[in-house]
Amino acid sequence: MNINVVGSGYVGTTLAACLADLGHDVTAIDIDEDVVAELNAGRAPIHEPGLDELVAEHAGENLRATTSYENVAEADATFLAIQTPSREDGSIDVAPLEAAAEMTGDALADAEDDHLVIVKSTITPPKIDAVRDAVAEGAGEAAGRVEVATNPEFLREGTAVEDFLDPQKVVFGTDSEWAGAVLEDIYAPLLADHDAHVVRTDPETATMIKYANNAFLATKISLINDLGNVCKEFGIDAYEVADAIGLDDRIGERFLRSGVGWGGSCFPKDVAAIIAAARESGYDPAVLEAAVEVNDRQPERLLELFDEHVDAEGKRVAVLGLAFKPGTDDTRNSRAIPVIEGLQERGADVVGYDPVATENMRDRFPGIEYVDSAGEALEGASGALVVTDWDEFGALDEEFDAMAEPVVVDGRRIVDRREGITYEGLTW
Ligand SMILES: NC(=O)C1=CN([C@@H]2O[C@H](COP(=O)(O)OP(=O)(O)OC[C@H]3O[C@@H](n4cnc5c(N)ncnc54)[C@H](O)[C@@H]3O)[C@@H](O)[C@H]2O)C=CC1
Ligand SMILES: O=C(O)[C@H]1O[C@H](OP(=O)(O)OP(=O)(O)OC[C@H]2O[C@@H](n3ccc(=O)[nH]c3=O)[C@H](O)[C@@H]2O)[C@H](O)[C@@H](O)[C@@H]1O
Repeated sequence: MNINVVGSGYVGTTLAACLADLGHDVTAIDIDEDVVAELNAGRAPIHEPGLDELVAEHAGENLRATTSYENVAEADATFLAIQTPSREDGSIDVAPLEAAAEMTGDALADAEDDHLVIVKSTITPPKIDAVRDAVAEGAGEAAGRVEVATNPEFLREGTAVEDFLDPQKVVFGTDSEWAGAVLEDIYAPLLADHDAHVVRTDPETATMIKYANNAFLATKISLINDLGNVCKEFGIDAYEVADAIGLDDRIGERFLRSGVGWGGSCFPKDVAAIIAAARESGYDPAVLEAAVEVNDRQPERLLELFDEHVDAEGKRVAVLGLAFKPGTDDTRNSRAIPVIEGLQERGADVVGYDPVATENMRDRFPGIEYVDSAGEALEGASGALVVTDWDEFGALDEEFDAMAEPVVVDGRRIVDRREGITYEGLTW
């Protein structure tokens, strides 16, 4: 099939490259000329394992990128994979998505053939009408049938390609059998090879499934963090407890890693958005509010543990890990941000290290020192705070010997307790 993917960020680029890999003819549209140039040069504009290879394989063949909406109508369907950032009150800002929907609608004004516009972005159910209206504004009079569907995405950053190509479920939110059939056709090559559950529902329920999924996972982590904090008070290892409760398949062993909390572009944004949407409709989702509160507290707890061992004022302090999780260069809502802020408030000279996320964090904190290895960060440091569970931190050994004050406060249980360092785990 001939498919457009509008927006070439984390989701859009993965989607475009994977659809090309499934044999579709894909046009990636982005307003950012640099992003388009990168894609056309055969490189992924973002860091994601396996993505560069896919883009390199298909660019110039069945994957091309452009800043123009001119040929949108030539395709059978257009995915919208545009950012839906948080506004101050936690609700999502759909203006960028509406703008892209409007441009897509305009480009479909004279469409002779049927065309499905598929919202990949995460939007709260009440906002879908805004996208429908934006598309209809331009395409309302089109000769062909133009409809809006939702198809939320469950991929994780760091394993985006793998998750997209081997999903546990795909969710089709459509208003008609025709729209459902278009989505079936798009996913047919993937579903032929993988045993994924297919959930067919209406557009609003589909996006609610997405929010419920993220809210549940984020709350699961906050609950284990809450319990982990209790464990720490009692001198009990929360990981031993989590391993045991995870054996009960009603609980499940995954997403029970307690520590400095959830960050990233999605859990914080999506939990805030569904809380804001619920409140707007008159309901206060108390458990979700508590999940956010616990999450906000974890970095401060990490810093308080650090305070018990080191007076940071005027000292060089290492922050190991800047990305919100390993395998990505994404620092959006990384727990490293409140940790660095807390250290700065304490008057520390912060030195940060991350294998891939340094440049992104430099935009946020241009004034701190960044180094090229964990060893360099530890050299002469009065303490280290571990914020991201990059495997390489687990392999650190004699690097700790070069610290001025060998105190390690671990927010991710990645460093082993060892002779010669004072080690504190956040919940163990
Ligand atoms: N990042 C993730 O892991 C996941 C994100 N999502 C959702 O997917 C959506 C997209 O997220 P990301 O890919 O992370 O965003 P992103 O910010 O990485 O990418 C958005 C892209 O859209 C482009 N864009 C903005 N306006 C445009 C327009 N009018 N026309 C063409 N291109 C335009 C931007 O230049 C940018 O390249 C969000 O709603 C997010 O919540 C869903 C699942 C996973
Ligand atoms: O909507 C989204 O964008 C995506 O959000 C999450 O994916 P992602 O944010 O990429 O990463 P996760 O692996 O879920 O981790 C999120 C945060 O939770 C933290 N986490 C995760 C698991 C755990 O046990 N403990 C824990 O603290 C991670 O360190 C990270 O900061 C979901 O897992 C995806 O299914 C979803 O598509």
